[in-house]
Amino acid sequence: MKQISTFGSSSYQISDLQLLRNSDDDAAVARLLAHCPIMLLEADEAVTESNRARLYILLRGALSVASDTRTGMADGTVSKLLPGESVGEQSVLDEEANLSSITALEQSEVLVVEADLVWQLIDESNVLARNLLRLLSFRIRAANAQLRRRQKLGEFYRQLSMIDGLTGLYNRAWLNDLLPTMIATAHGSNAPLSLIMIDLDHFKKFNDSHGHVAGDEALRAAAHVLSGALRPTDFAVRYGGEEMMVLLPDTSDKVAVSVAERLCERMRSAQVFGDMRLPLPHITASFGVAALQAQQNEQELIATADAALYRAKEQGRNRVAV
Ligand SMILES: Nc1nc2c(ncn2[C@@H]2O[C@H](COP(=O)(O)OP(=O)(O)OP(=O)(O)O)[C@@H](O)[C@H]2O)c(=O)[nH]1
Repeated sequence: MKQISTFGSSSYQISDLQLLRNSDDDAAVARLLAHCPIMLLEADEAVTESNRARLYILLRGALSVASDTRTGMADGTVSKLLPGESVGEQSVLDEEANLSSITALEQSEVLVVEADLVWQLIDESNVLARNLLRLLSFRIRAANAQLRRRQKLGEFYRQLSMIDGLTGLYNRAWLNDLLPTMIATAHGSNAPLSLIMIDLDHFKKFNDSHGHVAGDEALRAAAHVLSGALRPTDFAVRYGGEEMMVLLPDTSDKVAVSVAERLCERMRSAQVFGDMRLPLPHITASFGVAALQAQQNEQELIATADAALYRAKEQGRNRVAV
């Protein structure tokens, strides 16, 4: 980056500088800028000392401005600066280091205005203060919009990470996140909460006989039975392997048993399709039902449902136990 002239000895006009456009007295502003250096940057050359609190106004060419490269907080945002536009205003105003890294995209000419001169210009010319306010408010709006987009994207990925890829049911991470809250809500409002633990029967044999791919298909069919038979306020979770769980807020154990009976019946008649869409033998599942008791926490509730499931297996599978 080398100095090729000053603003006063160049042919550039105040009207070429966006921040100073529409000034009442261009001549006075030009006088103040007269000694400011104009630097030449070759393509790919970076602005040296760009962290200093200075205003850089692009006169010719194009610059790339990458955000926060020095703090390790770079978020990959790179903007392109075109002639007339500037960078560094914020660091001049808050007297903090400029955290953007500035590189020429092609041969470019840049006017460098030191911070104290920018303050002098603000004192002398209302137009700079007005244009600066407008520019900063535009940037704040753009930054807010970007933040909102990122928050939405973050929420999308958070939700995605809570869904089981094979079955589309909620996964264990979701359960760990939500069950304690659901239990606290139920305790707090004295409302019932029931949980059904579900395990496919002889699933190892199913896999061994028909293959793992058909086994996956069976898991999907089982998940479809659950999600298709529940109210919108109920939740179906893949607890792990071939174990699933249904959470029924505001539901007593009596009603939960009838829901489990319905699910058991539907599971029995669900179709599982294998290769060439040929139907495979039906699957069955065992169901353990538990209702939240006073003072019970999530581990205790799950353990109670697990014990009931164990009884359903013991009693011959393909059934509901409490
Ligand atoms: N295809 C497939 N199989 C799975 C998946 N997760 C777990 N399994 C299988 O599920 C089977 C569970 O077997 P076991 O725990 O022995 O139980 P089971 O054969 O169902 O017997 P019971 O529960 O006593 O009726 C194992 O063979 C696992 O490999 C999966 O994502 N896909």
